[in-house]
Amino acid sequence: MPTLADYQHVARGKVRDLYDVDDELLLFVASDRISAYDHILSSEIPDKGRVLTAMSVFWFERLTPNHLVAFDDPRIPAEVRGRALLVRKLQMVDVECVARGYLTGSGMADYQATGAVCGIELPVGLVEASELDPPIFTPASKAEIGAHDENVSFDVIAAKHGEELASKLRDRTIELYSEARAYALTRGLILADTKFEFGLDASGELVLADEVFTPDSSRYWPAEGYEPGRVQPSFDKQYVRDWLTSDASGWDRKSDTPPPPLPADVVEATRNRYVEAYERLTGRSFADWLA
Ligand SMILES: CCOC(=O)Cn1cc(-c2ncnc(N)c2C#N)cn1
Repeated sequence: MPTLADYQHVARGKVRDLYDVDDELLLFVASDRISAYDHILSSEIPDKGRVLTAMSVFWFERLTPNHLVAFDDPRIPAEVRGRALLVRKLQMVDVECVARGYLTGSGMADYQATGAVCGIELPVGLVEASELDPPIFTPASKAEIGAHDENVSFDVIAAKHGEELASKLRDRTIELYSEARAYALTRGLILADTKFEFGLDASGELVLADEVFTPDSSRYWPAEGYEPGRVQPSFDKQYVRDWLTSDASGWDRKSDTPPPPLPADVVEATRNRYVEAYERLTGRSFADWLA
């Protein structure tokens, strides 16, 4: 059984890492780190990496073609088993493929400033968390760690990647999101938006890569209590956000100081929310996921 040290560390994200396994394969590792307010917190959430990996696997089983090769495999080191995926190497398309079914975050900010998002004119009178039906494709160019991705128009993507590939990215992004949004609603969860990454395989086919419909790549809101006109609570991160912005933390979000460690009860409640999201979404018990 190999250890992580046997594999070259080729990419580092805020909360996940990528290792080179061989000519064909990469190891995609999800950590227990959590970020909030653009800071990677010093406190980890036990099992977060395993829950999010189990969620990606649930969706990869349903959405093909994708890059997943294996999740229970002797080439996966024991120390990351259950929170690591063996994936096939692709020629990644350098576009953050975002689908939005609700107006929030940078989409809402762009709408308030211009009445449009990524060049897509929206109806007047929309408010925070307004539903967008049909959902919209709002691509972004990936930013360096610490900066925000920059929303760009479809035409910018088409200019860079060609009309045909840009159209495929848009159509696949909207198709996958629409299917998952409808399914999530039947489980009492609003999938407000999501971010995909795609790659091309040797035959030039577009393949779904990265993580899929996790609470790190997507915004999940509880369906009950949904009400446009205010910022909706994040299904998984709200306890962390509320504590960090409460007097109890002693932290000033506007300062450049790093957030303080989370109290044990906030860590525990957050872990439980990740497990609850997984179990509600999949109908499976997290206790049955790879230990
Ligand atoms: C860890 C932080 O960075 C990323 O995961 C983004 N990224 C993905 C790749 C990639 N490259 C080739 N083939 C793939 N299947 C993938 C995937 N997924 C590279 N960076």
